[in-house]
Amino acid sequence: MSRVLEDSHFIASNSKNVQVNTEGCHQVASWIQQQLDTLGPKFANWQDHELHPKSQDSHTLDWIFLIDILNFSFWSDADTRDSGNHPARFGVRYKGNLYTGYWSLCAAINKALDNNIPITTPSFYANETLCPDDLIASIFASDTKEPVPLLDERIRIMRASGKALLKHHRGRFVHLLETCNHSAQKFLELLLQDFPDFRDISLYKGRDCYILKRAQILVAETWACFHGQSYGRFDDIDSITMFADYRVPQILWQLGCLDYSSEFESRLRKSELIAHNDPMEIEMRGCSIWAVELVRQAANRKNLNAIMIDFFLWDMAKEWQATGYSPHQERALSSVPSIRVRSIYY
Ligand SMILES: Nc1nc2c(c(CN[C@H]3C=C[C@H](O)[C@@H]3O)cn2[C@@H]2O[C@H](COP(=O)(O)O)[C@@H](O)[C@H]2O)c(=O)[nH]1
Repeated sequence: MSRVLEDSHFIASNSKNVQVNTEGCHQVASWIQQQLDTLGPKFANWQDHELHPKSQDSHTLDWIFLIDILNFSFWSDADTRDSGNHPARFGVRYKGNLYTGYWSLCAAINKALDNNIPITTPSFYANETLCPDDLIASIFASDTKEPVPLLDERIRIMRASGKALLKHHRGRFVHLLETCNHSAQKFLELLLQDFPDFRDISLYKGRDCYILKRAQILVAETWACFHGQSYGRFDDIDSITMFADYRVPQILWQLGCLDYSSEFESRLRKSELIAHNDPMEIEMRGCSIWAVELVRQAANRKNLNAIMIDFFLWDMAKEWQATGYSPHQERALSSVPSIRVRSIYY
């Protein structure tokens, strides 16, 4: 069992305000299998998304690396009901569409590349002279009222991560990959060793619990983009868990895989700002990882790993957010927004 999975089991076994609902996980496992049978290869296919790169080369690797060092905290201060479409919410206009959330990040990077700014090149974004702060600020310029959240942190992380790639891996993500010998766990070890901003670890009841959301999604997007071949080949890919962001835990609760204490639920209903490493936040993240593991075990299906389940649930959560659909009305997203923690980790 991977360190993340062990720690998620520890959290789930000690959790007070979030409970994994085993029956709910079994029901979701059957539902996901029906979806897999219906959708087939379309199921959670990474490349299907219009903003995801289609070419399978080292430039796409640089794109994925940059996306996943910045893949955090897009929720809107103004959008307290988590509708996803609040007019003020930070958004990036690209090719006629206004993109928000995770997609605003992809749109901003793609727009910069279209304007011949080599923003995915580590030696460029590591360099304050070649790539000044105000150039990065212009790349993340908002087309709505709200600015991009945590811009200063994003700039800091780009400099630090770019410099770390130059120092330890000859300036390219592809060289980091070549060092890990097709092992996802070795890859995670290298990331934690050389890139401090991936150290998504929370102290819970005296134990350092590894959550590693962005480090694991970096493995997963590389694997998904290359269909598990070439740069995307990881012989232990099934050891990667669900990614504890603020979107998938929400749909897991909606689907009945998680149950919240009335105290935690009322904090969410009030759109309360919650501090990173609040015990309830750690319990929500750890129980989400463990719940997806139970779904995976119950489905017990070849080629259905936690990554595929996560991607599918994330896309489904975005669809339900847009349409306002909820399987159980009392658990509609509009009534219980996603957790509001400002963090560079998710
Ligand atoms: N667990 C999990 N978290 C994910 C993703 C993705 C995007 N994945 C794409 C790639 C393949 C999939 O098929 C998706 O199309 C973003 N996030 C996280 O969500 C948050 C943004 O939410 P919102 O503000 O509503 O856009 C933020 O923490 C971000 O880091 C995922 O897949 N899983």
